[in-house]
Amino acid sequence: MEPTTFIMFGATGDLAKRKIYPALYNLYVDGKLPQAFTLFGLGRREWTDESFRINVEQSLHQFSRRGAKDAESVKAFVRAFRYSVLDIGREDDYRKLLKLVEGRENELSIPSNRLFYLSVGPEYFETIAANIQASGLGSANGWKRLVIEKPFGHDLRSARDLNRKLSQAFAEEEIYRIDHYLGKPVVQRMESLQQTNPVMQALWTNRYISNVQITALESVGVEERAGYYDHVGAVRDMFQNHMLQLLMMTAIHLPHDSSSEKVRFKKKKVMESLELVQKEDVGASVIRGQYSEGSIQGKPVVGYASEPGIAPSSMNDTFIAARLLIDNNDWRGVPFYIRTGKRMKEKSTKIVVEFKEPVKQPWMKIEEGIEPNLLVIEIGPEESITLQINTKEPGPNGGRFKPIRIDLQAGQADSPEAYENLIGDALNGDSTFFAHWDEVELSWQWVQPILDAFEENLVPLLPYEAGTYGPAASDALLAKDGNHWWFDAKPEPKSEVNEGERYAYNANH
Ligand SMILES: NC(=O)C1=CN([C@@H]2O[C@H](COP(=O)(O)OP(=O)(O)OC[C@H]3O[C@@H](n4cnc5c(N)ncnc54)[C@H](OP(=O)(O)O)[C@@H]3O)[C@@H](O)[C@H]2O)C=CC1
Ligand SMILES: O=C1O[C@H](COP(=O)(O)O)[C@@H](O)[C@H](O)[C@H]1O
Repeated sequence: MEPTTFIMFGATGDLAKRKIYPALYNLYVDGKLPQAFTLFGLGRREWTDESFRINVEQSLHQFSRRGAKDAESVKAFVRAFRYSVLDIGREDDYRKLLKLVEGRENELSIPSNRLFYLSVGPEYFETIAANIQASGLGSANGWKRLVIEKPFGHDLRSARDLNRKLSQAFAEEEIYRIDHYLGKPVVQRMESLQQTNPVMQALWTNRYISNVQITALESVGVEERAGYYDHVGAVRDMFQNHMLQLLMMTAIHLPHDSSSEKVRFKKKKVMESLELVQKEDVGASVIRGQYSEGSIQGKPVVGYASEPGIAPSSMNDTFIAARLLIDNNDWRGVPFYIRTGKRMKEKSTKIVVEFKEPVKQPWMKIEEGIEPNLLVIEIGPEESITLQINTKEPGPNGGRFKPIRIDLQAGQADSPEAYENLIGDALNGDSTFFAHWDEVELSWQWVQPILDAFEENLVPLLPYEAGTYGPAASDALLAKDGNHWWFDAKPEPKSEVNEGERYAYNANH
């Protein structure tokens, strides 16, 4: 791996401590960091190299999945860490930093390959990019990369504006826009699931698929992020980025030799085929909700409007469900249902691909226990890919039908975390699992009428009790098509014999 200088804005912040240092440490332990690697941490706090290293060590003890048990490897790892006080708005600080960086590169006799990681609020992205360029930090005799955290814009206009400003300092191929859902191990495995299995490729069309359900439920509420969350809501926080990325990853058809360019090109094509919804029609295919008081795992919790830092009159959405259609030959007629929300019954992120019902034979009755085939991609907190198929129990006269689930990826324990995958990819210059500007722009374009409709209150804000699966309207959205959300832990109305069985089955998944 090429020698790299990692320049970390926001080195004293929460994300760095919880995600970035543990990810770098795990890469180090796995031998996936460059031999010549230096990290310059930046912030306004008057830390020294020593106090910075102590903070990093603490974060490893607290947050590394490996637990940082091996004191020697931790010491060796943090030796690569330096700290420099820098105020984002002060050009002079960048020039000082340049001297330090050049000094280190000369000491190690390495090219100036510089990775700038922006783990700071989005209001700083433009200023940092401009100052990197103005100070000469970006004019290197090696490569330069900009890794940038979400959110990328607040709406279509601000995202375009931000992109225009960033592109004055960095070319598109130098910008790595993080969407941590793309770093999740199961999401990354979706690519190979399709590529290496002709069976999957063959089935991946509207001929066999009835509908696709993409769900990201969280049991937590707004937590300590009221100031941020109340301005973005579920639509900007999760839907515009993570959920639409999952939709793209599900809907693409990948060639065998898929390069980063091809994957991103295919994703762009999916977004271009997504049927746009007019502002006035949003209410027909989008449900918005806000949690009211309720209980999560037996503990009472307050409603959103009573959370600390939230105005009692807040009209912010904490839940969104939507029905989307992709107008291309592969997916025409297949609804993609997406939902995400806070203070839901459980934490669960999954994609369920429901296949069309088998051709009914006169001797088959649905009461006999035949269920649709389902491909279930569990992204978190558990990770699995399973295929539900129907089997017949042995017994007199042929027994009963029963769905079973086949594990398609046994033996994938101890997966790396999303940030390990993504930072490793950025160090390697692999942008496959980062959001290209085209995808980001098209996502904002699709979401903009929803933002406008919410802003103008054209869509009702439905209360839902904390600890449930959201407003009943979210179930009705699917029921209109004769569908239902799979695996919500509640009984489905079925024949008496199967009802108990289905409930037990659902509750287990
Ligand atoms: N925390 C999380 O779980 C997640 C965060 N993100 C994104 O990551 C980014 C960082 O978030 P997070 O770590 O939580 O934020 P924090 O508020 O914890 O940290 C902000 C960082 O920015 C630095 N900073 C702020 N102002 C300046 C300035 N004028 N000059 C220099 N440094 C400055 C702070 O350093 P100092 O105080 O020393 O100046 C601090 O290191 C945001 O874009 C956020 O949206 C994305 C996903 C999850
Ligand atoms: O980006 C975000 O994601 C988290 C959920 O991530 P997950 O990996 O735990 O599924 C969400 O809580 C947060 O509000 C949002 O900003």
